[in-house]
Amino acid sequence: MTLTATAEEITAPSVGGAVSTAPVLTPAQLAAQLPCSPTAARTVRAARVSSCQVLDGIDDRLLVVVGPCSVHDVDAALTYAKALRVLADELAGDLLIVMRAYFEKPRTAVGWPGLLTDPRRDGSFAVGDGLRAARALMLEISELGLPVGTEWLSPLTPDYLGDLVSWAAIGARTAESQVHRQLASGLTMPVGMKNGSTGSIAVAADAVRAAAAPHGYLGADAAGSLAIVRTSGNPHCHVVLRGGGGPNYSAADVLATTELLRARGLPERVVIDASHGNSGKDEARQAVVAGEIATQIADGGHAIRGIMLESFLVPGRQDADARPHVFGRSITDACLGWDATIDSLRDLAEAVRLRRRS
Ligand SMILES: O=C[C@H](O)[C@H](O)COP(=O)(O)O
Ligand SMILES: C=C(OP(=O)(O)O)C(=O)O
Repeated sequence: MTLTATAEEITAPSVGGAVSTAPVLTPAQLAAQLPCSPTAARTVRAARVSSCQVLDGIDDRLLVVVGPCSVHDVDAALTYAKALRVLADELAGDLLIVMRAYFEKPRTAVGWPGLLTDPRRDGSFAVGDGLRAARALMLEISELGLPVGTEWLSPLTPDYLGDLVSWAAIGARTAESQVHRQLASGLTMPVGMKNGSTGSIAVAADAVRAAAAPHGYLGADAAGSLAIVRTSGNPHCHVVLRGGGGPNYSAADVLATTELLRARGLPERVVIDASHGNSGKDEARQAVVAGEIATQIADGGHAIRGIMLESFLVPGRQDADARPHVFGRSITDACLGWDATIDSLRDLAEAVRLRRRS
């Protein structure tokens, strides 16, 4: 018996590898199919200016990024957008409302990666269709006069959709990533850096500092060719407190965050996400958290420049394959329903009015 295996006897260990690759349209091709209209461009331009002013405290309103956890049904998202547009007009003196339209979902482990990546939700990854659906919806929402906010997950996605996005987030799972910080440094909208998923605010503060600096990196151009991208640095990035290992939306958390930002020479602007680690993804709790944030604002919490809420037409969540499938209910995190959203936004508007007097 020989103890040495022959070449034929050695079987390769199982490792990862690309199973296939397929071409996808370029950013320039998508823009030619769905060009940004003058009306949409006006919405985006105005909202970027106003959100920077709100974040800087020059405009004393509150930035509110509100909408579904994820878009899985564009008809439901558009129905929501039309209702939100009316509420945004009503509250425009106190709130700058941006609709959350998230098409890429970072997952804790595995799960549906979002409409952009797998629009049919069957593992077919028809990314071209997903990009078209996302761009068409962002265009339609912006044409209503309602600005759009999204999370950038793939560093290539802003090349396809960036001109239609008024505010963006880098998520808790990617705020520590060099690639995402470099990406944010070249974006033309304000970017919220989430605290790390275990609750580290230093991760978000470091992300704000990194994104404010110029960078150079390997990326792509509008024609889809690999390119060396050089960026100017984005001075309008800011921390988003989203909890993690417990909530972090209290006045003491906000104070600790502003002290950290001051110590690092960064602008003292704070946005709070009422969902995720701050509410344990419980929609009823999210309404309570939003109310407690409103109280802080009413009491003169000037560092709080914005709030994020996960909201849809119908409260709660359902499984993606739920039958019957409820129109306007989230298939990812549980969302506030529309009626509770109206109540929360009116409370926040009242809090802003009280803050003006403080
Ligand atoms: O906002 C959405 C979710 O919190 C995020 O995508 C992570 O979801 P998961 O923990 O269900 O994967
Ligand atoms: C994934 C999200 O948030 P976070 O990065 O805070 O988990 C989200 O807002 O969809």
